[in-house]
Amino acid sequence: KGGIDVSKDVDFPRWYQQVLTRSDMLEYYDVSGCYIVRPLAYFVWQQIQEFFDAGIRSLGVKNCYFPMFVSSKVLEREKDHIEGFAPEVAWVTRAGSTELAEPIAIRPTSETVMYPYFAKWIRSHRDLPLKINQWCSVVRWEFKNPQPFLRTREFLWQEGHCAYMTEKEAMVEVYDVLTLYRRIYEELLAVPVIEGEKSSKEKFAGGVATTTVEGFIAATGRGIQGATSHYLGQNFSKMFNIVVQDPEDSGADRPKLHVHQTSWGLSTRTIGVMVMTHGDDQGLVMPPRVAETQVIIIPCGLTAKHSDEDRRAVSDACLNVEARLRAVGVRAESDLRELYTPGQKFNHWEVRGVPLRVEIGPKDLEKNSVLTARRDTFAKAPMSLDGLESSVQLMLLTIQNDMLAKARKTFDERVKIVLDWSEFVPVLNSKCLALIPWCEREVCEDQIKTRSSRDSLGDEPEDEKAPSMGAKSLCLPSKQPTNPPIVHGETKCIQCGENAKRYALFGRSY
Ligand SMILES: O=C1CCCN[C@@H]1CCCn1cnc2cc(F)c(F)cc2c1=O
Ligand SMILES: [Mg+2]
Repeated sequence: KGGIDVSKDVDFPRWYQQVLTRSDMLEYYDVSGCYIVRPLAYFVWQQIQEFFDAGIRSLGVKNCYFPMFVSSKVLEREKDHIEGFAPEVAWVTRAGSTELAEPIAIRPTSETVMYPYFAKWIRSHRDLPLKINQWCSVVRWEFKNPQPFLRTREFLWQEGHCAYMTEKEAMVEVYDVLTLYRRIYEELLAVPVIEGEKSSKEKFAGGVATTTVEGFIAATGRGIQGATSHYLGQNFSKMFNIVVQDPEDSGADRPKLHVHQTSWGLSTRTIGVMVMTHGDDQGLVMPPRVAETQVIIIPCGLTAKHSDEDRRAVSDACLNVEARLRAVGVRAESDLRELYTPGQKFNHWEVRGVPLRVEIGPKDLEKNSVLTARRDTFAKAPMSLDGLESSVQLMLLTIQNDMLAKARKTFDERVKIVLDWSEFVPVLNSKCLALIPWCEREVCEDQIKTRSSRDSLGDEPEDEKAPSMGAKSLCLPSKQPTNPPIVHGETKCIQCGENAKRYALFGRSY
């Protein structure tokens, strides 16, 4: 298979499928909504795991593992937590030809699996704080059209679940984890995100407050939820009776205090966002931090007139450069395959997104230099073999920073402050997000969704399976615009005219 034969801005869904399959990141599978995560993509997930595990370890969180099966009586323990989600729950009803007495659910998330045991393990304030995380897969039988990595029926994620004595401690952790999520996107995946809070309509119904990092897919102009960190308050501890005796009160029948909880999750959706953000018409573009192969070394400039010792000299030089780079921790590979021309090798590694190519030929050896080619900008530059290690390391760092800067510039350009409703849908139609002075009322959010959908589609009904044309609130950004400022009591919500509280980021989304 060659490169990509469809342009990213001509047929984005087909482009995305080709990039993923022709870069060997992913393989389609015969169960709808399920995909095979191949080694190149799994390497990215492992880099994310290593970074996040180190981050949560420093927060005192420990990894563990709970069963994937949830009994129906436990899963349905709390109606309002599960009600809207029931259609997504997958059930095991028989083993072989034997019907199960009670159907068993496959976890869509693990609150109801874990929290009965939190109640058992947490008796005294000395058992607090309890901070655990698990890396696992979850199953949600979504009906919307599946999208590799972005919306799949099974996905890999981590889910953290913590219990504290006080709201204050819990809230500190909610934001500490949100920072780790932002750093995963920005420092590993070179993807800019906007931190903020979810609206009452968009937050996790079982919690008190949801914080989020929101991404942006420029190709479609849609926002995408990147990861979430919730403050659950005492909702679940009241539901599951997770209580401790008040340490301040030494009385006999000391009052029971419900613990304050958090939960937070990030999934393999991260990989899809990275591919969509950086990919181009030659294929995948990998940020060096998560690239399995950071540097590919290719022998060039050898023609029929060159002798065997010329060839050997070039091959040895490639292997020597590879060894020097590996010695300083750069993930370098030489491609000495005989049956492929340099051009075919260039395509092979370009579609796989290798950040930096090093070309070595007889002329280069004479000049004690090599030729480098960046995958992100295609810029070519000679590089001396003297001090090669630090030059390559600097080049990889520059690529990483430039990829983030370029994506952030695009994101910033596509966020428009909208102060009049008449501009709202035109801004969406120009593949942008709208930052609007907003009242934060749920009924107003419903109206915005309805009006923006109708203004986009006329009166024809929406296709339930396709991404909606209506706008939803993505978040209330932590960084609020100051120009123009929102003057409380004066600035009005652009949709309903009520007093605006904060700027809210609205847009079509995944
Ligand atoms: O978002 C997170 C972070 C990790 C731990 N869980 C929270 C809330 C998950 C919200 N959620 C999300 N999706 C669900 C799908 C279901 F089928 C279902 F039964 C329940 C849920 C559900 O509770
Ligand atoms: Mg969902």
